[in-house]
Amino acid sequence: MAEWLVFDAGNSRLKFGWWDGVRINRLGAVPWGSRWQEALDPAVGDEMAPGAVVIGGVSDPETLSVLGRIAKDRWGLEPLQVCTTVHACGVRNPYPEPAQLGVDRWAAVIAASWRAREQWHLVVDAGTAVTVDLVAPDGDFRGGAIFPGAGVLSDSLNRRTAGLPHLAPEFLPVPTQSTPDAIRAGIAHGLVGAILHLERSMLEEGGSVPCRWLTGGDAKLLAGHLPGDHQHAPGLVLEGLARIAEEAG
Ligand SMILES: Nc1ncnc2c1ncn2[C@@H]1O[C@H](COP(=O)(O)OP(=O)(O)O)[C@@H](O)[C@H]1O
Ligand SMILES: CC(C)(COP(=O)(O)O)[C@@H](O)C(=O)NCCC(=O)O
Ligand SMILES: [K+]
Repeated sequence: MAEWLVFDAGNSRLKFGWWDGVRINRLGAVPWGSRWQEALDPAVGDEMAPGAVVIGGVSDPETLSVLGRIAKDRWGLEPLQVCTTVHACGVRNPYPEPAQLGVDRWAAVIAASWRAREQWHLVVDAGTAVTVDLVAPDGDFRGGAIFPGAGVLSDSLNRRTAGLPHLAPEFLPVPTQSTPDAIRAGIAHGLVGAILHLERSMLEEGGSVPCRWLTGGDAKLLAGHLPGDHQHAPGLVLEGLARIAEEAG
């Protein structure tokens, strides 16, 4: 099959990868901003024409429609737009208002469930927001939790205080003895603490030892500080979007 070009339009970055029917290959990302469209061309490359273009995302509708137009102009393809539904790929959406669930979360839990239908799964996506989601065997998605990601935490400290600087997270030893180190370490250790607490709390609901998946732009930052059984799966959302699009035919 001609590989499909799959886009995940997040709140911070436009991620993409090439779906060959089994896995996502050649992942890339461009940060949003005034020059994202110019950056997209060289990032995606022109070595091959996609068999289809799949778009899913939580960014604003205007951006999603611009991306759709690019797909049509560049590859002459009407993109397959993926939205959250009540059921897809054998997974049930527990939200009373199904469309309220972020399509990135929906796609990630579908990809996780597909990888091992008989297992429990915990899916951590560390992006602009961090999400932790629980899936029981046979696609019984139980829902999850949302909290601010590293960049949002630092932004809000900087904006809501009398001048704490905007800093990147860093796993410094705690306690720390300076403001910058207190912020860097507080965000890094705070994210891990929140993730571990949420996972522990969700597993109280039951579930033998789950598969733990870690994806998102901050996955690499966190990976070495979460228990070793978190499997880094950078293309998990893209994989789920591709599977949903395949099922929709
Ligand atoms: N090259 C990068 N550009 C921007 N953010 C990055 C990059 N690498 C890692 N990150 C981190 O990834 C986070 C965004 O993760 P991502 O999964 O792309 O977000 P989203 O899905 O919300 O768009 C940012 O908060 C930042 O900390
Ligand atoms: C929680 C999210 C903001 C995460 O998006 P991201 O950080 O990956 O850009 C996104 O999944 C979303 O907008 N969800 C809608 C609300 C919900 O899922 O309940
Ligand atoms: K995401």
